[in-house]
Amino acid sequence: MDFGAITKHSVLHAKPSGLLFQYGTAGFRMKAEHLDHIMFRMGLLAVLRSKQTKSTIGVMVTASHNPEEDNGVKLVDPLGEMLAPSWEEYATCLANAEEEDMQRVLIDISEKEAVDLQQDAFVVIGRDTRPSSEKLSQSVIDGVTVLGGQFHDYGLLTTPQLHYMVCCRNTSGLYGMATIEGYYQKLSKAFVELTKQASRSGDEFRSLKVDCANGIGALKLKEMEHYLSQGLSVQLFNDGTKGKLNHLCGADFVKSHQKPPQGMEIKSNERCCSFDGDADRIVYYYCDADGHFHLIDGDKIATLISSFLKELLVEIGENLNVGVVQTAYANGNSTRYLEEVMKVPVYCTKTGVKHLHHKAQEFDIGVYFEANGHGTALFSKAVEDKVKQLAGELEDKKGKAAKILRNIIDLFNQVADRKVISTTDAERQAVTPPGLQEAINDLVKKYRLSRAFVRPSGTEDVIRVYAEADSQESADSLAHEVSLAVFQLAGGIGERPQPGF
Ligand SMILES: CC(=O)N[C@H]1[C@@H](OP(=O)(O)O)O[C@H](CO)[C@@H](O)[C@@H]1O
Ligand SMILES: [Mg+2]
Repeated sequence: MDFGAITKHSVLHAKPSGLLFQYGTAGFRMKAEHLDHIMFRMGLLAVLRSKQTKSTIGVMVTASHNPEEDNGVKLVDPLGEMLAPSWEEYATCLANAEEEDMQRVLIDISEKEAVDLQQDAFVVIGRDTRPSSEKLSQSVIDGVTVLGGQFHDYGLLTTPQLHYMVCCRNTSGLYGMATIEGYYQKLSKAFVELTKQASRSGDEFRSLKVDCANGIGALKLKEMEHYLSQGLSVQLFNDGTKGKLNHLCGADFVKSHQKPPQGMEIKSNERCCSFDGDADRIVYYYCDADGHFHLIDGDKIATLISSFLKELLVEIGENLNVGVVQTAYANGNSTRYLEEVMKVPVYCTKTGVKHLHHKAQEFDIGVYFEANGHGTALFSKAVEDKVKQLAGELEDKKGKAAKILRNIIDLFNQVADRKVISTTDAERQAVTPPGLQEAINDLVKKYRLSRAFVRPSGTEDVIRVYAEADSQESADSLAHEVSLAVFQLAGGIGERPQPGF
């Protein structure tokens, strides 16, 4: 390591004083103006991780669903999964190091992880459409180059696309071609074939309205549109030409407000969906003939996917172990339905795709979704090989089911992401401050079929309150009462929480 050069460049990316930084649920996130030094340092860290794993590492510059003024960065490990937890700690350490300690921290990481500094390093970089993203990704590149790493800057990409690129590069193209063209071809081929195989009468012309959250999803879907045209016609809304990123639109808005985004008119029974700011979440919805809004969120998507997969497996005659992974935010009814009706084992992990992904890898087929629309289905290598073999061997109905399953495997982009209040039991119980969990338990008893929990957000400076009950009014009222308990017992600042939001 050329410490002279590192110091020379590092002072150009000075750390603001008086702030603490933490690698959270999905990397670092905060106001874009505080992030320059973190980007530079994540460039350095990505090089060390690349040398250690002898693989390509990804760096994505985005703050996903956060407001346009924020930005963030997440590192992507060799198979497209989220950064390993021990390295998240190094990332936090490096982000908080004072200038004079940088050398020590870098040596420390290299020694602890036995990084061979002579090894070549390669880093791929992607970014979303935020105004601050281009400059911040240049700071990442500065960090990569000063440590002697090579890089490929893909420029504007969705988060799933960057994960895909990393996985392709580390599997010598086995997963697909590491180009944007390769991505569109692989996914659209599987999708178009699948729509032909699974078509039903009355379903000849599929169309979908897509709310792109005024983000990167719009640019990339425009590029992909014609690859899909044989199976689907898409109409884009909130494509970034006028509105502000994630403002009154996007998956997070639709999920948390349970209503359609602004800027999209919905006629009854039209199929609609929303992405978030980096297009790694999707939620579907429609309005029925009476104008009632229906959301197909991550819980419902997981249920539909796992039912469909189970039907196919029965058809093929294969008995595989299928599991569903959710978080505490999953609606209690979806968990009950999966366990009691579908007879699928359901597991609950902490919030954040990395936790769900990790658990889902334990099954032959692991389906995981956060209620907000992050998720995928993972197929073990053995299952993938077996399905490919059966699709070639079986005939008639069995053969058809195996071929459908083969396309599903290709369609799911499987390279997913791997303070005062502290929690336990997959974040469903608050441990501190004292008395908070007891207060929540007492409030929950007042409402039928209710659940509530609180946890500190890992992406925004807020405490998230979750409540469910047998009616919207009860859920709103429970949420308000729990917010008041948090405000009192966890040292709330500013105005007391008001009912509704
Ligand atoms: C309740 C909720 O939606 N939390 C989101 C949000 O995390 P928080 O730690 O809750 O801020 O952002 C994460 C990254 O996008 C996403 O994985 C997660 O599901
Ligand atoms: Mg996102």
